[in-house]
Amino acid sequence: MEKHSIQMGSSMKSSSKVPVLDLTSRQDLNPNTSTWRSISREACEALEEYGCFVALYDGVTQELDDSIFAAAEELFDLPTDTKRKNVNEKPYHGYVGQMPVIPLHEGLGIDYVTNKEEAQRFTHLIETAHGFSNSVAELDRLVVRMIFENYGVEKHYDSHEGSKTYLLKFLKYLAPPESISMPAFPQHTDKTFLSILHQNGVNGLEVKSKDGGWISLHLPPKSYVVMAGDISMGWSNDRIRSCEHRVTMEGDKTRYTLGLFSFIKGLVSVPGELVDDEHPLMYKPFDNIALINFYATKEGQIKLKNGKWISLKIPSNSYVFMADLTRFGGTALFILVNIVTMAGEKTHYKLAVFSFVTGTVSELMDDEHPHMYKPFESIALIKFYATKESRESKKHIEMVSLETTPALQLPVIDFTSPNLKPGTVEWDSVRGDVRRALEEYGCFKALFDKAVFDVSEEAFQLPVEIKKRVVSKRKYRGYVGQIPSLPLFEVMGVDFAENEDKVNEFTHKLWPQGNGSFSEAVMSFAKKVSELDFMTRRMIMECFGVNENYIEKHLNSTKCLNDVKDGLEVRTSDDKQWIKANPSQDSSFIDLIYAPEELVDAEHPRLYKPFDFEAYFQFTTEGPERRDVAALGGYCGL
Ligand SMILES: O=C(O)CCC(=O)C(=O)O
Ligand SMILES: [Fe+2]
Repeated sequence: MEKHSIQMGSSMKSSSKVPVLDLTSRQDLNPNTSTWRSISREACEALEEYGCFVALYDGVTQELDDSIFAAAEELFDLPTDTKRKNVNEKPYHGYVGQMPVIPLHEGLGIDYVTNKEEAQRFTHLIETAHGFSNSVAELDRLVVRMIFENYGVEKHYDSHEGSKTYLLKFLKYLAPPESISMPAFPQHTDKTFLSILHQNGVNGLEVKSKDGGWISLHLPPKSYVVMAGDISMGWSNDRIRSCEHRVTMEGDKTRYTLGLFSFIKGLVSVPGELVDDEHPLMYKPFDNIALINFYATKEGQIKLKNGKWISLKIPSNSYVFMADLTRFGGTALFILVNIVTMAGEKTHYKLAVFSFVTGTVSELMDDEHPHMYKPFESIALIKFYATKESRESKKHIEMVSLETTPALQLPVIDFTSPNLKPGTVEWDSVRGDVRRALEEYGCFKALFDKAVFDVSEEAFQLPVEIKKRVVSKRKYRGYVGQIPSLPLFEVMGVDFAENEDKVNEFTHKLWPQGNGSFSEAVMSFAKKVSELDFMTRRMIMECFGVNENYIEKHLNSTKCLNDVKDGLEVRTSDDKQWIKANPSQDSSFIDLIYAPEELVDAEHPRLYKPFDFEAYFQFTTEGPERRDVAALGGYCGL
């Protein structure tokens, strides 16, 4: 029998190697042969030591292998809404994706996959999914049989097989931005008997060795990672180790994994043969699905540092705030998934959410941790930070999503009236609102034509690979998305949004076959927002008593009147809220920018030297610390 060892990843932390066992047909594996017995022993030793081993297996034909990965691509290319229809009442069995804490990851499960009727729901892909699962289930049964025989409990094998169900999961991991190394799936153990994982040649799986170091698996083709889950650990009375594992992505290739997960119906109990003086009984009979639900009840549970679990009742209009979710590992995922499932088809999770009144949970108070805070309203706390007395803390206001915080409303200003012309009473009134809003909040919500939102949605729904075709020579002007620190954020820029040729060029990148209504909507939107921009700038200058000459000159100093240089559309990807459109309208000046004399007096001495927009923009893109309000002072402060 050949023996290999898996290479470790470059700077990885463990010197251990996960064994590779040859389970291909050339071994002619048959019970009661010496090869069978020696491989069984090696398999169990590996499961005891690492919780896993790598099997070389040729039960899946090359053709089937090609089609299952093609099916994976096809499935994940479906629109998100379609994928979300794949729901399953068992946690983490249906669709998982678009999760802020693990932005690179998506998963789609087919439960009871070896049962053809159930699998039928996935119509034309089903032959493939079914064929693949059955071939991998052969491998699963082979290994399970080896385990049972090795531990001398083969008489329980048939009943064990009779109570087994399989879940096939398609898993997708995007390449991280700029190919940096990045966590793509947090550390966890599977709640399975065995999990068998097969990847598309892109590595990323890491398993934890007994010494606590991480071993990255560099897997050869035709290899399948056979991994023990919590159920086989319990069943074996702690002989087998449930494998702790995670996925870390680097490089520029998308990783697809197929996972065949086995679960046991009914109670699992430790065979009497596995209990002796050296191995006292560790577990009472337990239920596999109940165990999964224990980790993820419908309400969601959170494990406290003291080991206690508490249930959270989450009203449909509120959200849970969890600090540093990645620390919670797989359990946190379960919680999040439940929130998603509970909210129905829509994703309603948020990174930070402020429920209305916050009080300390009694489980969190004890002698060592006496009660520290009376119940407080979180919105009030945010407002407190945002008041004038604590202006330096004003950043807190940015943490609040506009839509989820009814108590903290941005001013809404109506620009829809056709009579909004300089010199009218209406104009003067809106002008006052604009000034107050800008002085108080630095921004406001403008009521405006909404037609473009639908088409933009259409553009953002496209697969990431296509969106990435939108590139721009200028920083941040093409497609930006899937950034770990900004998981909710995606943006696409259309340079020269009012110019028909440019817009068509942009549209063509996304829809090679063309999409006329998208181009038109972008152009008309750019034109409308440009009007809004001109009105607002005029209002601001009028408010400050700037003379008409200056106003005209200023308005005309954009590179091309009525020519929107950049159309930038930004939305939060969770609630489809458009934050701002065309933010760079105000920024395309030919001349140097210099505060007009009317704005300088004893109370407001001149603060900035004249500066050039393009140069300043360049300056702000050179370091992350240059994007806050202090940047302007740093660049041209007097
Ligand atoms: O993608 C992989 O290799 C691991 C997936 C995994 O751990 C899981 O789905 O439980
Ligand atoms: Fe796993």
